[in-house]
Amino acid sequence: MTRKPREAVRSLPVPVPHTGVERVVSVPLPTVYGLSTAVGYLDHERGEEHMALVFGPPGTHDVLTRLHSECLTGDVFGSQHCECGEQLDSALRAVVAAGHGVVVYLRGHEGRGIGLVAKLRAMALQADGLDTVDANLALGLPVDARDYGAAAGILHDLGVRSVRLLSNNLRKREALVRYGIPVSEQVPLLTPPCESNIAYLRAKRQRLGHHLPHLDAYTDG
Ligand SMILES: Nc1nc2c(ncn2[C@@H]2O[C@H](COP(=O)(O)OP(=O)(O)OP(=O)(O)O)[C@@H](O)[C@H]2O)c(=O)[nH]1
Ligand SMILES: [Zn+2]
Repeated sequence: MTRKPREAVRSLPVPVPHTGVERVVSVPLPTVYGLSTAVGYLDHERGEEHMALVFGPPGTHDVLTRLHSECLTGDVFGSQHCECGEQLDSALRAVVAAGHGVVVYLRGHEGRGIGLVAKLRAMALQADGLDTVDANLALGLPVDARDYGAAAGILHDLGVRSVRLLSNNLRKREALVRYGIPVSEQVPLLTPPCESNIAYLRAKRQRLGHHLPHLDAYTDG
C-alpha cells in the first residue's frame, strides 16, 4: 500500500469545523412549541455563550436548522423595527411541524455583531433617515460583524452533517459551507411586512442582498 506524504495530506482543502465551542449542559426544556432539549455551549475563542434548542433526535443529514442571531428587541419585546421575533416564531413552528430539527440561538450576534447598545444607536440614526447599512457605517462600525464558526461547531457537536437552512440570508449559507456544514437547501423564512419595518426590509434586500421576493407585492404608500 502506498501512503500519501504527510505534507500532501495536510494541504488538502478540507473545510475545518470550528472547534472552539464546548458543550457544557444539556437539559429537557418544555416550550409552548413542544418539548425540546436545550444545549448550552461556551465559545472559548470569542468568550460568548450560545444555546441550541433541539427537537426530536435531530438526525444527521438535511436537518431543518435555524441559525438565529440574537435580537433582544425583536425576540423578547416584539419590536417591529425588524422581523426577528416573527422569524424565530416561524422557525420554531417549522421545526416542530417537521418533527425534528435544531434552532441555534447565537448570542454575540446581537445587532449583526455590533452589540445591543450600538444597535440601538443605529436604530436612532434610522429614525433620523439613514438606512440600516449607513447607520452602522455612520457609527464607524462594520455592516455585519457576525461569524458562524461557533454555529458550525455546535451543529457538528450535535452530529448534524448537512442542513436545510431556514434563512433568507445567502451569506449565512456561504459561511456555514466554509465552516464545513453543507447546505442542501435554503428554506425561505418570509414574514409579512408592516408599516414600521417595510423600509428596513427593503434596505436589507437592496443593500444586504437578502432574498425577500415577497416585498414585490407591497407598494409604497
Ligand atoms: N446593526 C443593526 N442590527 C440590526 C438592526 N435590526 C436588526 N438587527 C440585528 O440583525 C440581526 C438579524 O440579522 P438580519 O440581517 O436581520 O437577518 P439574518 O439573520 O442575517 O437573516 P435571516 O436568516 O433571513 O433572518 C439580529 O442580530 C438583530 O439584532 C439594525 O437596524 N441595525
Ligand atoms: Zn431584530
